Amino acid sequence: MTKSKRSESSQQDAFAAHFALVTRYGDRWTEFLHPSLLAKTRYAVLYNRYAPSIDFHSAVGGSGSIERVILPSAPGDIHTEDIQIHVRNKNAEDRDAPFPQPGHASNGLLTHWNLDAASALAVHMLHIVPGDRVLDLCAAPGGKSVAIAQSIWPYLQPDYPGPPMAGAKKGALHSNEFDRTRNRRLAENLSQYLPASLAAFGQQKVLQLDGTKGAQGFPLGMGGYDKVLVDAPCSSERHILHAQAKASSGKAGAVADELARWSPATAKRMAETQHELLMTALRAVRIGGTVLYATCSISSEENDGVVEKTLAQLEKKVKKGEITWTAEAMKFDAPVEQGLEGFAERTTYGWLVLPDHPSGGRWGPLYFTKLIKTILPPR
Ligand SMILES: C[S@@+](CC[C@H](N)C(=O)[O-])C[C@H]1O[C@@H](n2cnc3c(N)ncnc32)[C@H](O)[C@@H]1O
Repeated sequence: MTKSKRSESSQQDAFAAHFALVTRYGDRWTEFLHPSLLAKTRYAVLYNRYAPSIDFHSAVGGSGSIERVILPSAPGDIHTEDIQIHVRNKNAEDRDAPFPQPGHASNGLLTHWNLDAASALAVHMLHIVPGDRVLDLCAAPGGKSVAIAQSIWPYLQPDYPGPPMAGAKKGALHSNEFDRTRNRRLAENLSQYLPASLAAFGQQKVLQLDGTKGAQGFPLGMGGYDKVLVDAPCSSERHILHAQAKASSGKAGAVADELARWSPATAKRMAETQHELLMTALRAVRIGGTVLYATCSISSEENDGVVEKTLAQLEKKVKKGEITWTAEAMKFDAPVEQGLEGFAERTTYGWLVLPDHPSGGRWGPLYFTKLIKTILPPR
């Protein structure tokens, strides 16, 4: 065995040992989780409702060939309809075949975005309503911003039944991305999915701020947002495993760099950044508003660990009299939680979608927690 092959395999052992032994997965890692993470990525398709549905159906192959994924909602909640996710029909020859690239609809906008259904589920749980002012703190390439936008301005959608809502709240979507190249891509993507009038009238903006440096730079950052999404940068273990598998199979240009760079300390470093991002989000949201914290990591340090640390930090600040507000992890209504069980498993503060879920959905990994910001009672 060459020296580099040897170090690659010891790195693989360290990775497996970490998730099987150090984290809570145990035997599940080897038997179910690791193989399911290595399996081919499964995509769903998000219909962009700013394009006519007829164009969407002709782009993805006709309404008979796909079926809606019903996202968990309380009975009677009309919000269920807002984010429309589809997968291939049960009878399709290859249920997992990737969807075609998005096409231009008759109004010039792109028809759909291919994504993991768990990403759409996380945005759905933020429960955005028409007229909300939303900050997407870590937004590139923009799939979740497009999903968020579906619920803010329904009356601008070509298939909206009825006249524009009289007196509708203006709403805002501020999508932030610190990395310059990714920021450019985000701006380009959003301009292809959302009506140009939204950017022209300043309701939809792309920002380039460091989300770890506080909320003051954001247009509504001093407690003015109704909802904030933190889809944080994370260890992306599934991505590491796929890159490594590609490199081991000798695919041209593929290198196992990402696995070589990984160590248990990666999660610790990431958790620090994630905590700062979550603090910014909580500062930016209004009292009574909600923050959804999400990662695609399987490491509890980057998931519940970050939420726990942030809640503890808030408690300290409250004790010192530095803040007059706090936050708490939210429970969903019982029927919603029941629906979530069809996709995800409960953790201490939130929910974790893993691809070995007994439903066979093969979505994720995606962790999310919803926090509500509350005012402290007067002393
Ligand atoms: C998980 S990705 C977001 C994916 C995106 N929400 C989507 O659905 O398309 C995390 C993003 O956060 C960005 N990021 C990392 N550090 C940041 C920071 N300090 N402030 C803002 N964005 C940051 C990364 O460049 C990356 O694009």
